[in-house]
Amino acid sequence: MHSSFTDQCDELVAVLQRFAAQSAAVDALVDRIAEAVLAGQTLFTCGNGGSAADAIHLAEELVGRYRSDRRPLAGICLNTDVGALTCIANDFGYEQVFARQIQALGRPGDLLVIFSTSGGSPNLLAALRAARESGLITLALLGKDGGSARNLADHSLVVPSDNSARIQEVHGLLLHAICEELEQRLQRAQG
Ligand SMILES: O=C(CO)[C@@H](O)[C@H](O)[C@H](O)[C@H](O)COP(=O)(O)O
Ligand SMILES: [Zn+2]
Repeated sequence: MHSSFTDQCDELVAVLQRFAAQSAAVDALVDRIAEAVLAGQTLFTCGNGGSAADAIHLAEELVGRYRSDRRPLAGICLNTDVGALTCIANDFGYEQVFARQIQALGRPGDLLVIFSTSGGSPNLLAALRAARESGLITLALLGKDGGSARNLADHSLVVPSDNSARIQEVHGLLLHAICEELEQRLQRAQG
């Protein structure tokens, strides 16, 4: 059943009001990311479909900018290397497209942020496992019941909705909250 734009806005407001109860967990996740990235670690991101766009969005705002003029930060999205993606999918299977890149590029203390509305996409679960085995910090931005990813990641946030669109809209807010914290810490350090 397709709802009107007003209904969709009302639905998003209701989801955000429910999600506000997790503000302490949001602060803890943002803090863990900011601490590692500003210490020089690399933040890797990945997702499928619309969540791939979120993964691209977060990584580019570290390397490029969010709002302020500051030094570039290390962000790499695992959705963008079409050579690696097609080779791995073709030769090892789509489930390995992110995990194999993590095994090749990730270093202990780096971070992996996955975006998933279900928490059940096999290639993201494989990426979380590979990241853990490589000593990375794992963080999952999820929805619905969080799926298997919820307990696989070191830090998980589950947007309280079964609607993928509303989940992704809140993921967009979260990725900007991460960037906001990074840039505020850099500005404070610059005095
Ligand atoms: O953007 C949307 C839905 O809003 C879709 O493209 C959605 O991302 C795709 O169906 C994904 O394959 C769903 O994967 P996941 O979020 O469950 O990990
Ligand atoms: Zn979408």
